[in-house]
Amino acid sequence: MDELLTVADFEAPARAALDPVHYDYFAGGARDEITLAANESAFARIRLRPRILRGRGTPELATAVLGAPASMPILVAPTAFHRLAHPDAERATARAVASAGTVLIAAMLSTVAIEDIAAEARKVAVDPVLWFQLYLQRDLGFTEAVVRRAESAGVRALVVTADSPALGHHERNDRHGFHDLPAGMRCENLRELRAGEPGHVRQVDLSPELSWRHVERLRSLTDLPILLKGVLHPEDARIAADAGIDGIVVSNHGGRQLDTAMASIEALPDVVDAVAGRLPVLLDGGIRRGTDVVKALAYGAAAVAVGRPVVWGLTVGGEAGVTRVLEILRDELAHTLMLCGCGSPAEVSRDLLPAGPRW
Ligand SMILES: Cc1cc2nc3c(=O)[nH]c(=O)nc-3n(C[C@H](O)[C@H](O)[C@H](O)COP(=O)(O)O)c2cc1C
Ligand SMILES: CC(C)CC(=O)C(=O)O
Repeated sequence: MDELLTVADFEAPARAALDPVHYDYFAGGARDEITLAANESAFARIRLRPRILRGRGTPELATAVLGAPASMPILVAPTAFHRLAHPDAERATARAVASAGTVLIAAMLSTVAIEDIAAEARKVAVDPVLWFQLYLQRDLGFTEAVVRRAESAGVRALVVTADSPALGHHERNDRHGFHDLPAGMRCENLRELRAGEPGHVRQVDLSPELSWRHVERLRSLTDLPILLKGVLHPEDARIAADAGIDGIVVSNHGGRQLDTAMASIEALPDVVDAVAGRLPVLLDGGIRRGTDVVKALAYGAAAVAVGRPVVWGLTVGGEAGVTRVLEILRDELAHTLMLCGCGSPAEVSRDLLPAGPRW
C-alpha cells in the first residue's frame, strides 16, 4: 500500500480487486451521476485565502462533536454492506476507526451486527465513539427494537437518514441486475431476535410516508442525541433545530438519492446560517483532500465524514487500508491548516474564503 499516496489512489486497486458488480454498487450514484460528480468538483472550484506569519506551530487536530471526543474533525460516514468489500467487513472498519480515535457512524445495513462492531472497536480503544445510522422503519415496534440494540451496544448517538423516502435509482445496479446481497451475507441488524435466538432477517423498509412526526416519535423513544442526515434545505435545518434535533449532517447521500441535487458543500453555508449555532452542522459528500475538510470547516461545519474512501481502503487492505486512508486525510488536514496559518480546526473561519459570489 506504500505506493498509494492519496485517498484517490485507493480507488483503482479497489476496483481491480472487486467484482465489477460490487464496485459499481459502491462507486455509483443516482441516474446520470451529476450530483456524484458535483460533490467533488464543487470543492475544486472553491479557492482558499490563507493567512501568513501567524506562528501557530504544528496544528492540534483533536476536537469534540456532540460532546464526543474525536482525534480529528473527520468522521466515517455510514456505508452499507462492507462484506462485499472485504471478508473482515465492518469488524475491520470498526477497529481502524477506533484506533484512529475518531467516530464511526455504523450503518444500520451493516453485514456485521452492531454488538459485534462495538466489541471490535473496544478491542483497540478504551472508549471508542460509535454512532448508529438509522432508517426509520414503518414498523415502529421493530424500529424501537433496533434502537434498543444500538443503545445496549453502547452507541452514543443516532443518525437518522432523512433523504431516503425511497431507494435511490442506480442504473449501474439495474444493468447488472444487482438488487440483493449474495448468499450468506445478511443485514445483521435487521434480524429479528427473540430471546436471543437468531430469527428471520427483514428487508429494509424505506417509506414515503415518513414525516417529522416519526422523528418526534423517535425523540420520545430514546435519550440518545439524534442527528438528521441528508439535510440540504436551510428551512429543514431550521425545523430540525426547532424540533430539538441535536445535530445535522448536510448530505446528498454521496449523490445516490436525488440526482442533480446541489453538491453538499454548496448547501452548507445557508444551512449553517439558518441554524445560527443552535446545533452542530456536519457535512459529507466528496471529501477527498485535507483542503476539502478545511473548506467545509470554513463554511461552518463542525466536522466532516467520508464514505467511499473508507470502502476503498477496506477493499485494498482491510483494517490497515482504512487506517491508511484516515492517516492520509489526517496528515493532509494538518498540513493544510499549517499552510492556512491555523493552529486548530477551531481557528478556521469564513475569513479563509474570499468574499464575493460563492458558486
Ligand atoms: C456504498 C455506499 C453505501 C451507503 N450506504 C448508506 C447507508 O446505508 N445509509 C446512509 O445513510 N448513507 C449511506 N451512504 C451515504 C454515505 O453515508 C455518505 O452520505 C456518502 O457516501 C458521502 O459521500 P462520499 O462517498 O463522497 O464521501 C452510502 C454511500 C455509499 C457510497
Ligand atoms: C441499500 C441502500 C438502502 C443502502 C444505501 O443507503 C446506499 O447504498 O446508498
